[in-house]
Amino acid sequence: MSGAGKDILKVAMPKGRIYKQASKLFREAGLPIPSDFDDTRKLIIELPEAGMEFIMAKPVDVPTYVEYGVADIGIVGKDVLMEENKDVYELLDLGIAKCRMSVIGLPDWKPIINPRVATKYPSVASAYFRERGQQVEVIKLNGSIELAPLIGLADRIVDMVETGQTLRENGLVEMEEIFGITSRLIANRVSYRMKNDAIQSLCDRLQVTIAAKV
Ligand SMILES: Nc1ncnc2c1ncn2[C@@H]1O[C@H](COP(=O)(O)OP(=O)(O)OP(=O)(O)O)[C@@H](O)[C@H]1O
Ligand SMILES: O=P(O)(O)OC[C@H]1O[C@H](OP(=O)(O)OP(=O)(O)O)[C@H](O)[C@@H]1O
Repeated sequence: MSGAGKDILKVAMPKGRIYKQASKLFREAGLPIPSDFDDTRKLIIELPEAGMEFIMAKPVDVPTYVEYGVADIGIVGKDVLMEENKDVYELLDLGIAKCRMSVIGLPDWKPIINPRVATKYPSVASAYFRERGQQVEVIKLNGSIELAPLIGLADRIVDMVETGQTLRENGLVEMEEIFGITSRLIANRVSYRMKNDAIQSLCDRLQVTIAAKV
């Protein structure tokens, strides 16, 4: 399926952490997202004056909406992009919602055979250990990942670190950074061709705004 509706650009916008920073960036780029949208429970927000429509999505679902073309473009963390591995174009590093994906454990952790690794990112974690020739058992969790080594569910975890506060407060240490994370602008492959002018013009405005910050 391709991005429907020739004129309106449909944008999959993640709720939560990224929304705050992405809406700020869009406003700085001159795209009029009214501030009363920040607390709304509405899931589809039309901005006809900007020729845009925002689909308010759970962050992990953004690449799916874009791959299927129900959104022409979307904003998503590199972490989700790596994990979901969808067929989309990655257009622009927005430089927002910075954090990193790391291997984490208790300070007295010792290597064992076939350790258990808990994570929200099973695909990223499996690839990381496979590339190192280390056999591990990956356990998928959906949140509070730091609990796993504390209660004996896993020997290590693969999770996000931003300020390091969660690690400090739970007596855990970052053992290795896997990759740095920022949010990216992604596009549906068909929409990128069919709505190239609108997408390119948005990219240009965002790029200028991002460059002015550096
Ligand atoms: N400290 C952080 N922890 C987790 N993600 C972060 C952090 N800082 C920035 N991010 C980025 O924000 C994105 C979305 O995080 P957010 O917590 O809003 O979504 P979520 O984990 O899917 O939440 P929920 O499951 O509650 O909807 C992540 O995919 C990541 O790219
Ligand atoms: O380094 P910090 O600034 O402490 O941030 C990292 C923490 O934030 C995220 O959890 P989140 O708040 O999304 O909650 P969750 O455990 O429910 O996923 C992430 O999974 C870490 O636990």
